[in-house]
Amino acid sequence: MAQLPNDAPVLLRNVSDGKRAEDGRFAVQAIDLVKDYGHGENLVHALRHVDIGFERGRFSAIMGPSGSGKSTLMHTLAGLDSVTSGRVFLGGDEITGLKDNELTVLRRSKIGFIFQSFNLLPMFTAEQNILMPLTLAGGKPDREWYSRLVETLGIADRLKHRPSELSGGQQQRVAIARALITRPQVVFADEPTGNLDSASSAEVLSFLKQSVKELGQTIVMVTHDAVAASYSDRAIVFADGRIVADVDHPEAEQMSDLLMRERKLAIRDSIMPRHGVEQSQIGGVGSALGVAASSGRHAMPGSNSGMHY
Ligand SMILES: Nc1ncnc2c1ncn2[C@@H]1O[C@H](COP(=O)(O)OP(=O)(O)OP(=O)(O)O)[C@@H](O)[C@H]1O
Repeated sequence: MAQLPNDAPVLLRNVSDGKRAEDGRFAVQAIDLVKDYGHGENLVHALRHVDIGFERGRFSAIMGPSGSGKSTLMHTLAGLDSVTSGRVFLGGDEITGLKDNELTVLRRSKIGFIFQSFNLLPMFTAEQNILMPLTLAGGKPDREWYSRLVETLGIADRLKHRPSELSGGQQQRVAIARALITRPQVVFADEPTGNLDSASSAEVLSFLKQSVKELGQTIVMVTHDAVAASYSDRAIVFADGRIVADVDHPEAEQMSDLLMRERKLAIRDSIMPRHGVEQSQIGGVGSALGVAASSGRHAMPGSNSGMHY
């Protein structure tokens, strides 16, 4: 785990200490998760022994430089990608080792997804889009829950419209209702405000927050935006396949500083690879950048910076 500067306003929680079994507090949990891509010279360590649990009824954000492993974590937690080693629990059930068809069924009932590009079906109305997960699973809507969702999200008067007749913010609110209609164990939101202007972003983030506070949902959101992260109850920061910070009640400026620090470290790593080089030998570079350089987290043999700047 990273050592932060003494004045860093961050709460680090080392979730790897002693927590080796599924914990009922968590909607989704990863234990000692490793994900490698490729082989030999092309080997990429996307996740390096990650231990993390996302508590039920909380809004969590995942941040980190490009290529740090955020999407890989989300995909492995959702059973969309296989793991190299380690275990994933979803609502108390272990999903590692399940067959593809079992995972598909589980995802339909236990996971909701929200995407940057909304991913609504253009030929269907807002209502049909919202009900689609139930239609696919052959389930019946809980009308009370449906009404509560569309009221909370402020789209009750837009239900007969097709996506092309809705603004970006309205489309994303329809997508949120679709993600929540099955009352999933967890909703994964991948850059949900990436295609929205700042006013619509604020609206969508407020609705996500509301669906956690008022509807008791659990949301895990990947975002590059420190302001978006400030709407969450908890933000973790990823770097080079590891969690390097874990912040309760994050603030935008604080997250922006943390992200900037990790980007500097990642750039330093990309221009100065250190296969087999001890961290202490390169500490001077970190000091020059004004960042902590004592964690050793970037000093693993085979370290991959994965930068896309
Ligand atoms: N299918 C794949 N095959 C090979 N390498 C991959 C694959 N998917 C991801 N990677 C690599 O794994 C590392 C983590 O990627 P990941 O997409 O999880 O990062 P990220 O933090 O989500 O990045 P971004 O913010 O740019 O979306 C990167 O080095 C990436 O190049």
